Amino acid sequence: MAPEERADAARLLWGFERRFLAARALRSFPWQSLEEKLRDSSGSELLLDILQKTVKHPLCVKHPPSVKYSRSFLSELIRKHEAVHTEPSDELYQALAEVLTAEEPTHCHRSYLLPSGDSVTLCESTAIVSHGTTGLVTWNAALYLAEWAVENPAVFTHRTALELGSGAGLTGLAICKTCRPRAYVFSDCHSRVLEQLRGNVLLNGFSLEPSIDAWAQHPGPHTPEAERPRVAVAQLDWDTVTAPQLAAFQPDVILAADVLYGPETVLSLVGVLRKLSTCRKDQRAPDAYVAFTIRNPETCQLFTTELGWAGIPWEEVPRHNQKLFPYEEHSEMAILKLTL
Ligand SMILES: C[S@@+](CC[C@H](N)C(=O)[O-])C[C@H]1O[C@@H](n2cnc3c(N)ncnc32)[C@H](O)[C@@H]1O
Repeated sequence: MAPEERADAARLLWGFERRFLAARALRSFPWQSLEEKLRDSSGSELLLDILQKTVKHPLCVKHPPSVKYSRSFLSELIRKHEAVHTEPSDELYQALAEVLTAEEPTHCHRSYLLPSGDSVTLCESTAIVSHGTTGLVTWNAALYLAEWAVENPAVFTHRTALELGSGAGLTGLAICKTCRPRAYVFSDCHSRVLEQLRGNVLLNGFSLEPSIDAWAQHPGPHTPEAERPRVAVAQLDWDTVTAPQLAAFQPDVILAADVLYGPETVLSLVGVLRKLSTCRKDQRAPDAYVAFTIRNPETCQLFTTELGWAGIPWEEVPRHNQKLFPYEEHSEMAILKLTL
């Protein structure tokens, strides 16, 4: 294979791998490029490589996506193969037979590859909204904020981060794995979300601080050189948490992704940011970064207006187009940096 062709094939494989690991919609896969390649003699080999980078990927074998998803993916791969080859592929049929007999759990896994070669794997609900919460799946703004963080590790290095409305935990886990924070506190208000979040923290090889209260009272000792951050998951409702409870976490930086989805959440969020603005560590209030998808400009406008009323200055972080993670669909996103 010529070097150019090899680079093409590697790009195609990467496109399949990252989308499959994150269980992205099948229509977003580079099927057309695959069809073109399948017409070459190297086609069958390429299909086997795709199989290894998707259904048989070590991450997927250990933490599989939904059975329905794998089944649809393999059926499509077989269709593509049969459109150009008369001989059926034993390997593809064998892989399909394996998923046809598997049971469908209520949860599935999604994995996201990091530039370091490491990955974040999350157990998520198969439904976008379940148990009355949106927090059991990963939203685009979480990916967007994580991409920005990976590019700006100094914001987190040797610092304590407190995340509000962490949901499944993608942003925080990506930060913990790439930005060397001193400590990371995930938080949410919903009990199911918290249960899943704890599971995801453990799934990614971090241990949890046994008691958030004890930790808040005794935040050290911790050497700045330590490789692994201290990680805690806290039940924290923006409406009921108090300023002293927030101050006990001693955060240097606050994060929140996709938490602006209606006037009520905007008001609650600004309420908790106000309380956080009274927290002082080394005479400094924490910085805050809020990432969101611009679904409804009025909601975003309400947020900035309320920040103005609360006396919290903000600026928009320059937009990035890192595309480290595969997105489900294109949507406009923004990150605001707040000076609390
Ligand atoms: C759309 S999800 C976003 C989850 C995650 N940050 C992401 O982007 O994938 C919103 C999250 O905010 C949490 N949330 C909403 N209102 C809250 C409140 N008053 N206090 C704490 N968490 C809240 C929900 O439980 C949910 O996990």
